[in-house]
Amino acid sequence: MTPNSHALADLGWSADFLRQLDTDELDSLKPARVTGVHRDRLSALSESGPLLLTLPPGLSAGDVAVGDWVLADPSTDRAERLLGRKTRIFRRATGDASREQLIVANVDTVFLTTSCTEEFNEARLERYLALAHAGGIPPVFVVTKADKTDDPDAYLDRLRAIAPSVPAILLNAKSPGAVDTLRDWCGPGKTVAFLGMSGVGKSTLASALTGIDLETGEVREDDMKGRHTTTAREMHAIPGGGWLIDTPGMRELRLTDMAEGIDETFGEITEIASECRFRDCTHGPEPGCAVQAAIAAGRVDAGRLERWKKLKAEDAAHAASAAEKRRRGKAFSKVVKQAMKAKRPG
Ligand SMILES: Nc1nc2c(ncn2[C@@H]2O[C@H](COP(=O)(O)OP(=O)(O)OP(=O)(O)O)[C@@H](O)[C@H]2O)c(=O)[nH]1
Ligand SMILES: [Zn+2]
Repeated sequence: MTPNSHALADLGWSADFLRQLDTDELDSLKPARVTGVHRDRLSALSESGPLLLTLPPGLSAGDVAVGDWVLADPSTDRAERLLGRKTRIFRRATGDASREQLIVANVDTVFLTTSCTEEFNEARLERYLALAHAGGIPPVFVVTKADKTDDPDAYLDRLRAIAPSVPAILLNAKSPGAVDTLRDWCGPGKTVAFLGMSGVGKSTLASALTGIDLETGEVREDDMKGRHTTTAREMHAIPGGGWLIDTPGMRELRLTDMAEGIDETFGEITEIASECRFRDCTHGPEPGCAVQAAIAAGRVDAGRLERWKKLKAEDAAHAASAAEKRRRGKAFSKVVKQAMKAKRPG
């Protein structure tokens, strides 16, 4: 056993992945968790230690994310197959809203991180929630800088108003032991990630959790020969078990990247809206609007309705532009085909 060897379950392997394998694969291939995606290679961890693999046939680097599971052929160091994901974080690909750009895979809990400062913003947190819901990842709110306000509970109240069933942890990221409250979601085989604006304390918490200075990105581990090897640069082991994924992609996620997950994030409004008299109710001045009635009765927050409408409109605009692009693409390929036909002799 080298310090880099991990039992499969500790790496996050579970029945969800095992049941994707057929018997031949069980005998000949080795499951490995992707810890880094390079131009034409994948860094991965298997039961027997780190691997450097070529990409699965037919896939490019953009199709694989840190956290993914692949089946590797140990004799060729080739990733033969990418396994289906449990969860993922993705955004709309720039320039083509219909395509998903994968950021990370198989995260078990995402810590939506905000702070008891001006940075706290319901609209932004709702977008983060939508992103988590869209990718199937249970969210947990982490509210830092509790030491910077006289009334930290006010921030918890505001979170309860937007997502009453999402756990919320209030802490001072700089106080020793603060991260212990996050350890409930960590542990052997569990993968976590932080999402939040710059400066809210993600690095402070991540460093405390892993014992690694994540700002420098330096992860050095001794291999058997006493050499230093840089491994798992974007997937960090948490002492006591589990993994923290911290990729540049996570840090660069912009709010406009979010899609889907909106109805789940605004569950109380979506539910009430089904009772509106008109199916295409805009929840404005029309008669029989159940949402407006709920607002009047104090059961729904008017600000929430406005933010929901805005996200829906944005999502619709994205979808429309994606459809338009597809249509134009089709029209263009038709022109090309016709031109080719015209050129063909006979
Ligand atoms: N007082 C106080 N300061 C904090 C707390 N959390 C973070 N800070 C400070 O806020 C600054 C930003 O913290 P980081 O951990 O670098 O924030 P980040 O979210 O990783 O930011 P990026 O690296 O830009 O994404 C640092 O100076 C921290 O020491 C907290 O709970 N209380
Ligand atoms: Zn309505």
